[in-house]
Amino acid sequence: PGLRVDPVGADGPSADVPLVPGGVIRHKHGYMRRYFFPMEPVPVILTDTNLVKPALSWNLEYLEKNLGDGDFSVFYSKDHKFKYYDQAKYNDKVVPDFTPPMSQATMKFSEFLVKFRQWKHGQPRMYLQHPLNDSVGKAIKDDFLAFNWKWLESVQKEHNWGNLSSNLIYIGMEGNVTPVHYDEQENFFAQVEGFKRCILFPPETFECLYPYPVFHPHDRQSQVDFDKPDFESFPKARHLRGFECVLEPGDVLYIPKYWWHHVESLLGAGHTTSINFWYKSGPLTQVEYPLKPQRKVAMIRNLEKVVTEALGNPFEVGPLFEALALGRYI
Ligand SMILES: CC[C@@H](CC(=O)C(=O)O)C(=O)O
Ligand SMILES: [Zn+2]
Repeated sequence: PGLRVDPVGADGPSADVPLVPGGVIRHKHGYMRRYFFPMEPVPVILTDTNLVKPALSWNLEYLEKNLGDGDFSVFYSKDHKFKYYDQAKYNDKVVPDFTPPMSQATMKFSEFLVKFRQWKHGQPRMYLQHPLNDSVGKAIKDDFLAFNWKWLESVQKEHNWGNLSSNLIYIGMEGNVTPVHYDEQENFFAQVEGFKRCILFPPETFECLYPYPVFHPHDRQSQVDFDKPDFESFPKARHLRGFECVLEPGDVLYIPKYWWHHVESLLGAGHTTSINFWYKSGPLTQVEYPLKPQRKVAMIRNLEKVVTEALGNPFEVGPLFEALALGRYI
């Protein structure tokens, strides 16, 4: 009951696909969760950059041997969603009913691996997410130095990006989901092991994805739950249309700054390992008209910050904008 699986192909659903409320769609490498909106293929996946070619040998055994003795940040979630929240914005006066949707622990990689391998259905899911830093062993350092930095630096220069701010390594369980959100940095997302589905929406989808207020711990995250959409509260979510792809080891996806993205590790396809490359944007060029959607999102964010600051109370922001706009601009 509740499991709707498209028995694509003679073999149909494999018994090991856990109960997925919304149903799943068969993919050649596993299963993808079914959502309510139409999608078309992401037009470009970079398959020949060799960006992280040395990391294609980073299976869990190699990582255990070579990642070193540093501490790693591991997130736990009671369901399949790992919805990011900013601990620094977590203020019980401002958002009294906020409950962090996931917990975080710090542990050595070997400890993570034991827990990761012992995991049973029904236990909190795990997702290791940590910056690659100089605590890693020599072999990882050598691999890292052998990434295709020449190509990356040529792109960075051509597009006048700022500095590389961080590389995070992500090791997730099959079926893990990072709900739809945007980041304020340019991102080259490299798939190392396993299969990850990425669903992208352009920045102007802001109106259909209803991000939380900037002061909220879930700033930059959408309020629309793809598993249980609330069309009463978020009616424009009905107009969502996504671009999707399934990344294979060696693939690189460019996720432009302010582009919304939902990321999931395919069900029935084993764990996933990814590395991202976040770049700060370059110096602001003079403003071009008509304004690009990214510029409008940046403007909305600045307005929210200024008005929230000036009012001293985030709950007065809505009424103020209503007074400003209703009957006058709308
Ligand atoms: C945890 C982050 C997410 C990727 C992502 O959101 C990014 O690289 O910006 C993923 O791989 O699940
Ligand atoms: Zn992201």
